Amino acid sequence: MATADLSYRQGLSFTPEQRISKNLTGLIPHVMEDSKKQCERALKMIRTRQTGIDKYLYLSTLKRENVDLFYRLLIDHAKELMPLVYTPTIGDVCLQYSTLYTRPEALYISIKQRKSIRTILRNWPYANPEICVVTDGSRILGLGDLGVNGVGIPIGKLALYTAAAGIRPEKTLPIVLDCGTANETNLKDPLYLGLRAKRVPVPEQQAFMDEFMEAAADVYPDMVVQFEDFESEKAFNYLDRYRNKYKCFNDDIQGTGAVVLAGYIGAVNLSGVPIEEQRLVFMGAGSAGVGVAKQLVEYYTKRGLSEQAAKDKFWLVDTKGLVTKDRGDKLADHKKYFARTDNNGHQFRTLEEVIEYVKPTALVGLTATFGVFTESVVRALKASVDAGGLGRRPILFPLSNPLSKAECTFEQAVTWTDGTVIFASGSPFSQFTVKVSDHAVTYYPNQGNNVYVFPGIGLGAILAKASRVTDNMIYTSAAALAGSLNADEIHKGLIYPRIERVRDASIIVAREVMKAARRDGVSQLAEEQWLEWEEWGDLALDKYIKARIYDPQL
Ligand SMILES: NC(=O)C1=CN([C@@H]2O[C@H](COP(=O)(O)OP(=O)(O)OC[C@H]3O[C@@H](n4cnc5c(N)ncnc54)[C@H](OP(=O)(O)O)[C@@H]3O)[C@@H](O)[C@H]2O)C=CC1
Ligand SMILES: CC(=O)C(=O)O
Ligand SMILES: [Mg+2]
Repeated sequence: MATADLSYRQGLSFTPEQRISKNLTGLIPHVMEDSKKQCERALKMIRTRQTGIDKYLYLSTLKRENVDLFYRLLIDHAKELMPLVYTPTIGDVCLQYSTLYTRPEALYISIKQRKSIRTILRNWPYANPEICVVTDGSRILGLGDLGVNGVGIPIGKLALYTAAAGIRPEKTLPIVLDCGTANETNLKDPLYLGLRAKRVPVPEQQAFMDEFMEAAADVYPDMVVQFEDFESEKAFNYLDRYRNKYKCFNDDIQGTGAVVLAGYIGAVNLSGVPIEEQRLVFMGAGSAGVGVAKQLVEYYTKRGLSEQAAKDKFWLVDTKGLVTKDRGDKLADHKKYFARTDNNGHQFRTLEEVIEYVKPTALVGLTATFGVFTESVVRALKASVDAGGLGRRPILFPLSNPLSKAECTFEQAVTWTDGTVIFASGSPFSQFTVKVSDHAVTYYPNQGNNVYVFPGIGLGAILAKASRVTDNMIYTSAAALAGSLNADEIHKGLIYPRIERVRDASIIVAREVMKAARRDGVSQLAEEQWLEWEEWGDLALDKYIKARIYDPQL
């Protein structure tokens, strides 16, 4: 099982006295090293591995053998290492999981074991998990249905709960629910680790999910559950079905909604286009696209717009073109809210046609399709923004993961907009430097990924002892993130904090989420505690949070 021998977690930093008292003399090399030196060795190892997968495998072993060193490294070198334990590398890990598997790191619960869910949950070797990320593998990043091989996502997301929000590693619980898979490659792979069967019909998956949620709340009543990478129809259905019954939220709908709202607030400030004049085209109308658009509608309504006026700012596009009421196909339930009625019977099939019709100021990509923001699309976006006046800047968010699914690259976005773009992508791109006559201009991308909010939402819900995760808690996470940039980040024209500061941002998000839980009456913390914080203010609450989070010392 995932039980590293915790007696080794100090690596080479044990004092001579500890070595004697723990009977470690001779079991570890004689040298005594501080964490800096041990991190240096690990970094050298990582940097000399050739492929992302090799680096991931080394890190994964380190996590098991010396969990404190692993998290020290991940926290202190987030920019370099997060892409290895999360997107984009984790996408490759999931694709190859059948061959990469060496040991269990999660709970694997198949629909055939539905009578034993409670026993399986109790088999988890660490007591009282506080946060669970669960997937059924049906839509892993933009890679489709990977079945149990999608387990890399809960594992990766939970590593970020620890690195970015300080939830203790042994309090995290990754789970994959195996209902079969539609993935033919996996079904034909003799090494595939899941049920070798087609995904069971949706009603059976739902019944299994009902049983899982009931069992999880029964066995671990204090645990917050994050739904991750469920195919869109199920994602919306499960969120609706369980949000008022259990402490849970959906990261792809709500977390992504919050993170993009935060980035949008910053982007509008930089764009030179007043918020009232913004017109947004969304390419992609799945759980992420609709989730984000709804979160932005809420923002507009909170600023005083009617719901209809707010909704009218959004044009959603899917594989059939602009989503309209009279398109002639049966719209999935989650698309109906945004279906346009002002198209006068005309159907717009391509993104170029939609841009020509809408004249957008912002273009958001959540399609899981590489390259759909072509040069002509991006130039058309820029032209429509330029037409509004000098100095205006287009907002372009190709948010799909991993990098192989990004709607365009950062370099393309900069080049096709003559450097005016305000850019955020789901997976990280490198900064881009252009030589202009005798000097160089460097452009900085943003990573618009829900990693900036889900750790803080989970931490806030846990520390507030929230009985539910409310809409206000999610909305507040966005506002808190938008306000978390420091002077240097603002000066650089960024719209998110640098990824190295994700932990600072998570504490701010968690604090505001806690306060929102209290305002919504779902915090079960003692009233005296809240009154004390009210008296002493945010600093006192921050101190409370910081005292409770894991910060590995070697
Ligand atoms: N940056 C971040 O933090 C996050 C990023 N994501 C990413 O968002 C992506 C989408 O996720 P999700 O919404 O759950 O996925 P879905 O598969 O549910 O939705 C994809 C949507 O894109 C549309 N689409 C696909 N290809 C095209 C195309 N060529 N032209 C127009 N529309 C197209 C689909 O149309 P149709 O409905 O007709 O099939 C569908 O509406 C994934 O890559 C995921 O990694 C998700 C969450 C967070
Ligand atoms: C980031 C994320 O949650 C996704 O791509 O699905
Ligand atoms: Mg996801």
